Amino acid sequence: MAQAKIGIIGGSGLYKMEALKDVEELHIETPFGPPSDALILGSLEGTRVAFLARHGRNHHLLPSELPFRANIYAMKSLGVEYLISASAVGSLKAEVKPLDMVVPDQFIDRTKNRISTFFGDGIVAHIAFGDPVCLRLAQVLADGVNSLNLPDVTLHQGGTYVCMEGPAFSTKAESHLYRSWDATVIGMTNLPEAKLAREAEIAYATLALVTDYDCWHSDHDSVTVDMVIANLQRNAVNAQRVIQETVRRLSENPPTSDAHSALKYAILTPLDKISEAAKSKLDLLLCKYLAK
Ligand SMILES: CSC[C@H]1O[C@H](OP(=O)(O)O)[C@H](O)[C@@H]1O
Ligand SMILES: Nc1ncnc2[nH]cnc12
Repeated sequence: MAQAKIGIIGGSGLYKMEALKDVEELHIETPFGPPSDALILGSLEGTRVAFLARHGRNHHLLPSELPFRANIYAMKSLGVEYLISASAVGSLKAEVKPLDMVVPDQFIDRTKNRISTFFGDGIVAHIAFGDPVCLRLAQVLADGVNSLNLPDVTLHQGGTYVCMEGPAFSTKAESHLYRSWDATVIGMTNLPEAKLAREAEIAYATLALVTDYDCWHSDHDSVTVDMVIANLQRNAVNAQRVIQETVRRLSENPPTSDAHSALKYAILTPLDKISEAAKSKLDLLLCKYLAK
């Protein structure tokens, strides 16, 4: 039975949801190893949700070290259908200011060292990823932000998130290159997560919390961790209010999502040609198709 239909992954600065009630800590093992930390199951607005600190509660994992597959698999194993990511990002546009919020609708992949698929080892699948976030979930998130009228926060709905490898921040030449691509924000984590969520048929959207102007802006210092954390601490209270409001709206009116059937036409390997070992490793994702 589903334990939580809504999952939340908190990024840099958001290691805990203060408003969670009746909390249970779940240490989940997956075929891809352990997740970044225990999943925290709790009630928000009367709805059970699962929270995970992406880098661990003590922020001990680099973006390149994140167990993305285990994190998404663990969410799926709890029955999560909607996944909200909260992430610190640098701004690549003058009008997108530190402390603003962005709900991106596109990603550009500049990672080099990430495993961003559950498939392989005898099962081939190609999911559609033209719209890498669930636009319906993104709309609920944006409506949540707008309904709160947060002082001093401008919401930018839509925009492109560049996902870089890190951990070092970008060079100025890179930052200017991404600006020339008309990208909106930059971070190090969301793209593998979005791909794996889609493969797991979980609707995914991001609340991007702007902490800095990266290193391109002549009137602002180049990004440092101090700057990110100082601004994220200011953002964290607002982010939690937005997540709480989004959870309330989602539980009242859960949107349909194409993500929920993403594998329907994606698997190329005939199901009867998949080895038992591969099937059992991915049973959680494939069972609804294998049952036919
Ligand atoms: C601490 S600054 C860089 C770090 O912050 C962002 O993490 P997250 O997306 O988990 O909030 C960025 O992607 C980097 O991992
Ligand atoms: N400027 C930046 N580049 C990459 N990731 C970030 N996270 C927060 N700010 C960032």
